[in-house]
Amino acid sequence: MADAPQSDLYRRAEKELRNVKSIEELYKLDESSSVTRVIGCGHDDNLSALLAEDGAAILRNFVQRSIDQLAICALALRPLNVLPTDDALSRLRTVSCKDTHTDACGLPAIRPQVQKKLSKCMEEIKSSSKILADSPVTVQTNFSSELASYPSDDRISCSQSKKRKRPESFPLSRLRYLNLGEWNYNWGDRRYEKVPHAIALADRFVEVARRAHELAKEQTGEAASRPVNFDMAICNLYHLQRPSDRLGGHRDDVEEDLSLPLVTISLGAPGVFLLGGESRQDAPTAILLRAGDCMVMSGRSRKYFHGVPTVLSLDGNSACQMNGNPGDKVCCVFPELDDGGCLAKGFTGDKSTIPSLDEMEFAQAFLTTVRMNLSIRQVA
Ligand SMILES: O=C(O)CCC(=O)C(=O)O
Ligand SMILES: [Fe+2]
Repeated sequence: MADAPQSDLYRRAEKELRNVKSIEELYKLDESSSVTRVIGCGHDDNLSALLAEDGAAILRNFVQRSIDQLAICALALRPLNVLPTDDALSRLRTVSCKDTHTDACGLPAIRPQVQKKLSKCMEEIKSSSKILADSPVTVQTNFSSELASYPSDDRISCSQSKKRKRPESFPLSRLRYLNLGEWNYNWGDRRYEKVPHAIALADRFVEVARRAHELAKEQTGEAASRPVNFDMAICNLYHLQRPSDRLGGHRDDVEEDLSLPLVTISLGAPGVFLLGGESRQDAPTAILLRAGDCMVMSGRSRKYFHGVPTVLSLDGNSACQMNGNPGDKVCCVFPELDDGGCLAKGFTGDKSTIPSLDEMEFAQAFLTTVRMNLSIRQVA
């Protein structure tokens, strides 16, 4: 079968997309490629409808408010305890407040020239922000699996190997994924492990995933069912500084019930989500996902190959978007926050479930340097 590699259409599209680094290049590819079909460049109605028949729904601008995007990012990062030092925070502030048209809190809108400065400042902060290796195991990250590959302390003293000395901390700039909720997904063994002292998946994430699933059902025609008990989210990070940050084609097929949906929320830089079929031989579709967009995979598409072959440079004037179409169905995730991040007067709920302005300011700068994706599911 001399032409076997040729018929791996997923791989061919993946290879082509790897070199695409901006939305303009994706537009060009859409017009010229005989390999890759693209959704997101303006003429995607037919393809979207076809995907919906397979149970896949694209919810454009689903998390439309930038403050909601910042708060989701902040809440996802919270278990890592990586708030920068006061020094770094004040440096961030001088960059983000300078020539920004500030409202009460100055958060959502960033001008392009400020965004560049902010990203630069954030890259420095990311390299110096430490995530301690021995912090309590409430969330698993790629560092947890990295640590597992180091020899135990005894073996270090035997071999005197300095090179293999267990690191005490890791910089935020190397964080690739974190697993939120009661389960750890072990990428190496492709299985879930129960996390002993886990913090349950934040209610906000459960609610946002349920709402996305409800809206997706309107597109896919999936029958009404009981609410899904979303119990885990894989949070993937793709740093713009490291073009090798991608996610190869895979299927999420080790959850207990594969009839339950996968809900994927994009934040920060835009990325290309490549959705294939049941086999790698099926022609995949490249879907441009921008900050606030959401993909829901259910029905047949739940078992489809998918991945992220490339992340694109930031478009527009912000890592957060407020550019929805009038017909978009959006979800207000933190209704108690106004657009500037201030808590509604008279709010009596639990404040600890809502990120502080400091956390959101950090998230805002962070999102100018990465694509962050939350892939929410029910494991068991
Ligand atoms: O980053 C993405 O958009 C996809 C994530 C994904 O497929 C996964 O976490 O299984
Ligand atoms: Fe996946």
